[in-house]
Amino acid sequence: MQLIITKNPTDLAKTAADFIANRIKDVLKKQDRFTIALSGGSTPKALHELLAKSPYREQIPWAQLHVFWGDERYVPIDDEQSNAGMAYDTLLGHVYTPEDQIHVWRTELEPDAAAADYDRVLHEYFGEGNDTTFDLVLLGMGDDGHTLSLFPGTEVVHEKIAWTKAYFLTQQNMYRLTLTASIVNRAACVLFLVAGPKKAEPLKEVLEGDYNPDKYPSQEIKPADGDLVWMVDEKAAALLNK
Ligand SMILES: O=C1O[C@H](COP(=O)(O)O)[C@@H](O)[C@H](O)[C@H]1O
Repeated sequence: MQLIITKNPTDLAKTAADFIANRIKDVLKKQDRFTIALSGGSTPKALHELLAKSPYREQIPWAQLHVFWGDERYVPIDDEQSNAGMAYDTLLGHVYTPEDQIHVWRTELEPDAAAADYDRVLHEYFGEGNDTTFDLVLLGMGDDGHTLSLFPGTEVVHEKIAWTKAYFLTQQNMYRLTLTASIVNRAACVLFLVAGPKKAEPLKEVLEGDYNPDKYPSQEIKPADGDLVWMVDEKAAALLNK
């Protein structure tokens, strides 16, 4: 595991943008497509806005990207809570990635059908027996230690077989659609982006506390053969034994 601490959220976005641009460049020397899973919430917005601008807008071969999402809120894409909607507003609406290479969770279907549909798309895309999945998964971490839509105290945290799940998240009174640790841990690289003082306590527990994924689901993310990078700002890192 690599821990990178940046001064503030602006530096975090810049460091992450450079990391992603370099990773895409390196991977595309060996293959002709780059598969990324985006995260939602508030933290990636600054990163997206940076990637949509010069020099990243010109440097990154956007037409070779294939885009998925790690999780989604069960709302229409034009709802302000939609993770895909946020990514279109801040990034995908400003770069040229062909629409048929962008795979949104189909929230117009019933929740279980939407999860089954995403599972089918992922299995068709990666093919059976392919041990490595995404080239890069971007993740965030909530104030409660959740990542993806793996929330504390939910069964989905322990899912070891299925790649996708839909379930009703009582504390938010909404359905969530999520990839599971089972597929994310097959990625070639997982990059967590974490910023702000509210993340300091859960970050300390996730990285330095006892193993307790029911309380801190982010602990379940440990790529089997891939790289795991935690990129955090100083406020989030404040309690760590650095
Ligand atoms: O609900 C969600 O929250 C997490 C963390 O979001 P942040 O606002 O604290 O950055 C996010 O990673 C996830 O994709 C999203 O659905």
